[in-house]
Amino acid sequence: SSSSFYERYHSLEDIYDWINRTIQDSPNTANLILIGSSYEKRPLYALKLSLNNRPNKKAMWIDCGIHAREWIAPAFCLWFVRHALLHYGKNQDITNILDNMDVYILPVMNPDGYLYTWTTDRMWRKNRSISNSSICVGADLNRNFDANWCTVGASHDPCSEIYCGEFPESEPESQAVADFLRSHKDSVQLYFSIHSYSQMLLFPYSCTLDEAENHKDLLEMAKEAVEKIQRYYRNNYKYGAGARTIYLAPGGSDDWAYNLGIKYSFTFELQDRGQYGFLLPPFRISKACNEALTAVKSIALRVIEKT
Ligand SMILES: NCCCCC[C@@H](C[SeH])C(=O)O
Ligand SMILES: [Zn+2]
Ligand SMILES: [Zn+2]
Repeated sequence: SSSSFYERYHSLEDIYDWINRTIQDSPNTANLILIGSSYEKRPLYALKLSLNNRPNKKAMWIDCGIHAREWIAPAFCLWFVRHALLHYGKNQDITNILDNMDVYILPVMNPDGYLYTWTTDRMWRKNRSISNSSICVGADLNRNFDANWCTVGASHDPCSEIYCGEFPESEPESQAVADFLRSHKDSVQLYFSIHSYSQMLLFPYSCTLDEAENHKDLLEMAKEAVEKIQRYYRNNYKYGAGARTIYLAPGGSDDWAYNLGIKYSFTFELQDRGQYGFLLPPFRISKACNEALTAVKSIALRVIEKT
């Protein structure tokens, strides 16, 4: 049954096949967007979910798989798409969201790295770009965006797990996402970057200890989302501005999107808190994804109310 498909992790090839099946099964509502290609020239496919043709609708963006080893993230992107297409018109919350917002979803932002975790090193985090100055491979795509680039919390060392790249947007994957968001910044008003693990809902800033201008708003929205996860799933998530809640992390996609003007910007660290870590077993996928879905819907509904 389809639920078993969504309660398993899938290879890069299977995810590409799933993307093609999804747009074939829902031609009017799911559209394929090629936003660029990876360092090793794999396609960066995003799906656009548009459930009605109401003119100049706003939109939300969800990227998964920026960090290769965080397999629960792509699993969530697939889970979200299936929930949206299956429950639109039935579940009130997702119907309300999709009536008001289009959704851009990038299931695997770092396909080269994701494949590498399936074939070679399960614990790989970065992309697979070759630097001309080192034998070490890969940049941390979540330190490669132009937001206080390569300050405290990132490294200029190509061998570091938090290597910021040669310059901001030096990596094709982060450049593709930045280009897309720049050209859609008037419609995209909500940004999510999905990661694991540690069960946290984070918002700007992570690149400085300064507070975002709508900090109170973001805090309130994150608090409400985390309370819903607690109420429905009895699971605890931390929440707050990234710099104080997890660590200083400059060059992040969420801070950059926020500074672009996407004032509702979140990074989600999904399950768990360290028992399995990045190796979250398949039997935990459904609860992890339902918890994340609850939070994403809660925040999206609030954004619709406020705008
Ligand atoms: N944009 C930085 C948000 C906070 C850090 C998130 C984690 C996810 Se693994 C990181 O990129 O180190
Ligand atoms: Zn991550
Ligand atoms: Zn993480």
